[in-house]
Amino acid sequence: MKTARIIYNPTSGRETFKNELPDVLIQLERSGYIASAHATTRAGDATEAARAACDLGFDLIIAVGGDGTVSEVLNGIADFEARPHLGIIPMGTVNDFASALYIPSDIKSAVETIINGRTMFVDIGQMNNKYFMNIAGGGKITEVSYEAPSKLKAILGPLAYYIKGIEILPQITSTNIRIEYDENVFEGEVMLFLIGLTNSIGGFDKLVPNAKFNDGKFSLLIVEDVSLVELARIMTMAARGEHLNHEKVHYAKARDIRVSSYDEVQLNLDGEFGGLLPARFVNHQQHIAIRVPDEFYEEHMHDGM
Ligand SMILES: Nc1ncnc2c1ncn2[C@@H]1O[C@H](COP(=O)(O)OP(=O)(O)OP(=O)(O)O)[C@@H](O)[C@H]1O
Repeated sequence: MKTARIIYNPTSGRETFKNELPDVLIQLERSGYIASAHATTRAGDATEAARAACDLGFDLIIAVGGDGTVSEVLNGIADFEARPHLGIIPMGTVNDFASALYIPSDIKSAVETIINGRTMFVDIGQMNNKYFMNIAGGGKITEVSYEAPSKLKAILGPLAYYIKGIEILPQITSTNIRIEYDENVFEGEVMLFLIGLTNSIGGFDKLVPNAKFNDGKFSLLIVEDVSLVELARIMTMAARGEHLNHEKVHYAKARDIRVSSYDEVQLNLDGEFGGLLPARFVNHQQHIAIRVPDEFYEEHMHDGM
């Protein structure tokens, strides 16, 4: 008999999951799982609940919420030798990670994917002692993503980032940064750097060309010091996936990245505040077994093999 632990954030998105929970439990039980659920009570609780589920030997953990909840669950399971498989029911305001994996937004279909979908081993990143599944970054501009108040995010979704972005425009300046990536070094004034595992980031879906989910490498993007007008142009180009042609944009693949600065630079990890530089980013190849739809698996199963 297989066991599944649902870890859900009752405050996530439109706060409707609680009403659907009985049906989800029934759907899982009918498919041969002994299923139970934990409602998170505060920030950090999903990490503890995921750790407890690992200790108890659950076969499957289902994270229900937005990127924040998935990230907390990931941080709970990543250190274990024997890790449960991960399923996601996207219920958040921002579900970039689930979108990147083509996980359906409808609850029933998401559960169906968890039960009958494929299992794919995907890479995750570690920054110092924290794990991330989607994106890490730094530079004044990335600070907007956690400054956008959640009310605003709930109403406007990803658009909230840009609105908030406009407000903080005057604060966007460059920072001097040193980035060692594998055997290479970049040093200079940058507007931002991003270290990505997928291509679905903050509403952009073409930020990283052909993101591979299991090749053991990060996509590193660096935007050098440019004027705000030029930065806006780069963002417009990024929406079309053409930003890599810009002479101030650098792109590379790397497994191990060290970033430092003489300035105080805040880091953003999967959309949340992630501490300050210096930091080391290590890619853990195919570390997490995750349930994905057939079409995602077919498209990506040859990657990194
Ligand atoms: N019971 C709770 N009350 C308040 N916050 C919680 C609770 N449970 C979890 N959280 C926190 O809510 C954060 C955001 O959750 P999540 O990403 O699932 O939803 P969201 O709707 O996309 O988020 P956001 O509030 O950022 O829009 C989580 O990172 C977690 O720390």
